[in-house]
Amino acid sequence: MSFELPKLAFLLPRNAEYVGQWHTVPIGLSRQFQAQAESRLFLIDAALLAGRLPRRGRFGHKGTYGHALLLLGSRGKIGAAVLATQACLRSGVGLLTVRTPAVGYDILQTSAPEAMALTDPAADFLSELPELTPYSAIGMGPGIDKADSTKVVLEQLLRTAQVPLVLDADALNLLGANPDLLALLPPDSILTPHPKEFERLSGSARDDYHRLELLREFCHKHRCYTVLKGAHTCLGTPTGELYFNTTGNPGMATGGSGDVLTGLLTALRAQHLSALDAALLGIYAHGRAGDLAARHTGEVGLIAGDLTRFIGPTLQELTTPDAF
Ligand SMILES: NC(=O)C1=CN([C@@H]2O[C@H](COP(=O)(O)OP(=O)(O)OC[C@H]3O[C@@H](n4cnc5c(N)ncnc54)[C@H](O)[C@@H]3O)[C@@H](O)[C@H]2O)[C@@H](O)CC1
Ligand SMILES: Nc1ncnc2c1ncn2[C@@H]1O[C@H](COP(=O)(O)OP(=O)(O)O)[C@@H](O)[C@H]1O
Ligand SMILES: [Mg+2]
Repeated sequence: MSFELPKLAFLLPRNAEYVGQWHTVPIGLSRQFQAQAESRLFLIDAALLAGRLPRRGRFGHKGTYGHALLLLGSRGKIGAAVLATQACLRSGVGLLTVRTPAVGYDILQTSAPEAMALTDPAADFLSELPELTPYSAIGMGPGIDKADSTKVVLEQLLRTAQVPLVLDADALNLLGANPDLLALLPPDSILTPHPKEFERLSGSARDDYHRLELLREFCHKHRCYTVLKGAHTCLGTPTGELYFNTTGNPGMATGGSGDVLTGLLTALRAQHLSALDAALLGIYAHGRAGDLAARHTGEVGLIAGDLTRFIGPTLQELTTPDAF
């Protein structure tokens, strides 16, 4: 989203203080909680996330941490598949299977050998939904394109999935172009549009504030969690809360950053976190990984693959706050 910081301050509850930097809103914690609860506007910061990411148990095994399925890629956009795959693997999932069109098989097996590859019968686009029983969460979208055959896969997924869904990119654009599919959306799905994708889903907004109203309405109507991505990513919930992220930097304005978020969120949902906890943790960790990456690369040199390297330390930081 592109609203300026001083304007964003008006979104804060009336009795909250705002001095300059959105990242350092200096409000007493108890007052902040009380004010935010009244207005249903929240900041996603470390305090909000405390205790939401369980420690890994000493006797955990790969079966403990879920099995994610990612439906990804088309000819020319297997890079998006690789980025989402690597992010998912770095986010604690026990097992990951990735379904791509045949063109993606060698690339994925080489670039992410930790993931199992499942090849669609079609060469260039997803055309068939695989058997879904083994999986604890499913992500679909990065790089998939909008082929008719892929629309059929999405529709079958919406009709048959019994596990949490994360939808991004052309999965969202297909929903926007076929609004009847929105009625099939399973409750508590997470959608991750950028403003252009959100416009295709819910119509154009007069301004940034109107877009937030549309976000509230959309989440309520479709009983979903929607991550409206941008410099200040905002999570809308089915019950009307809006959560604004405090991490991330302009270095993340680079192709593939959003694909990384899809992998991260799918991994957290596969590990049986609630939609709200997964979305809050995923949004914050994604931005924080970007901030850590930028310390090494600078914002200008940051590429999406750098984000995946810092997801692990970020999630560790959230799990054990005093370890860093
Ligand atoms: N290496 C790869 O294979 C890559 C594949 N990608 C895939 O390419 C497909 C197309 O995605 P795109 O999002 O590029 O295409 P879209 O045409 O959906 O959206 C791009 C446009 O959205 C607008 N937009 C985006 N963020 C905005 C913001 N914060 N504020 C205002 N406007 C904003 C801008 O006008 C931008 O040009 C997706 O499937 C994606 O996953 C991209 O992720 C790039 C990398
Ligand atoms: N200026 C910025 N500050 C912080 N985060 C940003 C900025 N620009 C983009 N991002 C983040 O990068 C990601 C871009 O996602 P998306 O537009 O879907 O990219 P892609 O489809 O190329 O992967 C989003 O998570 C967004 O919040
Ligand atoms: Mg995207």
